[in-house]
Amino acid sequence: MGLVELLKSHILCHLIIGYVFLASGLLVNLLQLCTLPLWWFNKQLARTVNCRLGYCISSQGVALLDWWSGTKCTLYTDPKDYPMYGKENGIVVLNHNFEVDFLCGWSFCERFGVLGSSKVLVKKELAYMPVIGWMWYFLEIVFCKRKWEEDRIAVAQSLKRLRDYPENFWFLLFCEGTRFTAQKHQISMEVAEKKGLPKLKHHLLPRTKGFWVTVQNLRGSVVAVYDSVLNFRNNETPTLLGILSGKKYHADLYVRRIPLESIPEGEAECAAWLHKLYQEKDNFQEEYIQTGRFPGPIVSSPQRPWPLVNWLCWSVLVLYPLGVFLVSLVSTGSTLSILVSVAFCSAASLVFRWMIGQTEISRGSGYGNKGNNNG
Ligand SMILES: CC/C=C\C/C=C\C/C=C\C/C=C\C/C=C\C/C=C\CCC(=O)SCCNC(=O)CCNC(=O)[C@H](O)C(C)(C)COP(=O)(O)OP(=O)(O)OC[C@H]1O[C@@H](n2cnc3c(N)ncnc32)[C@H](O)[C@@H]1OP(=O)(O)O
Ligand SMILES: CCCCCCCC/C=C\CCCCCCCC(=O)OC[C@@H](O)COP(=O)(O)O
Repeated sequence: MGLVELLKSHILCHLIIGYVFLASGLLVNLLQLCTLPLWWFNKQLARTVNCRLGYCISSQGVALLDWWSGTKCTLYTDPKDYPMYGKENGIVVLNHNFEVDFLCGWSFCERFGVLGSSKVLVKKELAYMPVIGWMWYFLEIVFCKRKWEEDRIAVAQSLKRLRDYPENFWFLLFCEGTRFTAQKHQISMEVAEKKGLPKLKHHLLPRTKGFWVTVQNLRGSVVAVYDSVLNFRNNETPTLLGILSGKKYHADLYVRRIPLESIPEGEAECAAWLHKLYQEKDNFQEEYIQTGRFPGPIVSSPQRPWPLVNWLCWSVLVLYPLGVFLVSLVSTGSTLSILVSVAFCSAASLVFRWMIGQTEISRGSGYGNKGNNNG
């Protein structure tokens, strides 16, 4: 292990990264809170400002993935569709097998200039997470309880609000509703069998209602569905802790652009269309596993320097006062103030570790584990 690798895996580096993320993130949350009065005077301006502020947070995740760990993300897609990416609104339908799929998603959003405005149908539990969950509130992210009776009106209303969004956005949908585990897969395939649907090997059976309600409510404002399949080379299953420790991975993403007008409007027809899509996604995964690549050509989607620039700026901004504080604490601080500071830092590290824990599949919810919808 070289010196740089050793340094990247050192806990002190992780604590500094965690501190920069939490301190800058809470500052951004505070700035977002300050934009509240603007919503009454100029809603579109408030939304644009919040996209820029959100970018300050999510691009730190991209900096961590692309620049710190050096993970590579390769895009397989039709070159004819490439110019449209980032220039129109799209619904992204992605498999949900990996703990860092959201980071890879963010990395692609960043490359196409839609990171600040990206949207997702996300479980309500994540709304309470400091920094990210609070940022999402101001970005009008759509939250769901994964209980259709309670979600159907709230989700539709949140989606309708996005129709006049001033920035191009991608709306991410993990139609499987939860991360893939062997147990959840087995149960969902029992459901598939009962419903007379073909079995899937690499995906859980998709939940169709969220997709249908999204297509229904965003029709006219969203132009296409981006059917996306993510996988990692060498059978790797990356973790956020691995990335934080500077481990380099290689992600491959296959994207197919499907015009929205080709998706049926009726609920049953739309559900059948989604089930067929997942059978095709399953075939793409199988092809990747057999051959190590997705169909179609690789298209270069270069990284931009902005996540790194943003990260460095925030680091200087929040590390400088910390340094000044620590020097004065060591030189003039009482034992009590030193103890209070140590306790505060320990609490902040625990919060950061808890946030990382939210990405771990082994700590995931029980949703989809029982052939019913219990979380
Ligand atoms: C060019 C580059 C292109 C792309 C780049 C890629 C990506 C970048 C894009 C954007 C990035 C943006 C942000 C990323 C950042 C962070 C995101 C991180 C993670 C958060 C994600 C989540 O939180 S996932 C969880 C929440 N989301 C969902 O659940 C969505 C899917 N779910 C639904 O749609 C559901 O229908 C629902 C949530 C709306 C309602 O839930 P409910 O449970 O009530 O569902 P249903 O009513 O559908 O369930 C009952 C039906 O399901 C059948 N059933 C029962 N048991 C099972 C089972 N085990 N498996 C499958 N099906 C089951 C049951 O029989 C019912 O069937 P019906 O026929 O009656 O429908
Ligand atoms: C420079 C520092 C950069 C720090 C980088 C960001 C680190 C932030 C730490 C944590 C981010 C947490 C983001 C949570 C979003 C992902 C969570 C997730 O993937 O949810 C799973 C959900 O779909 C389904 O849940 P279940 O499988 O049912 O359970």
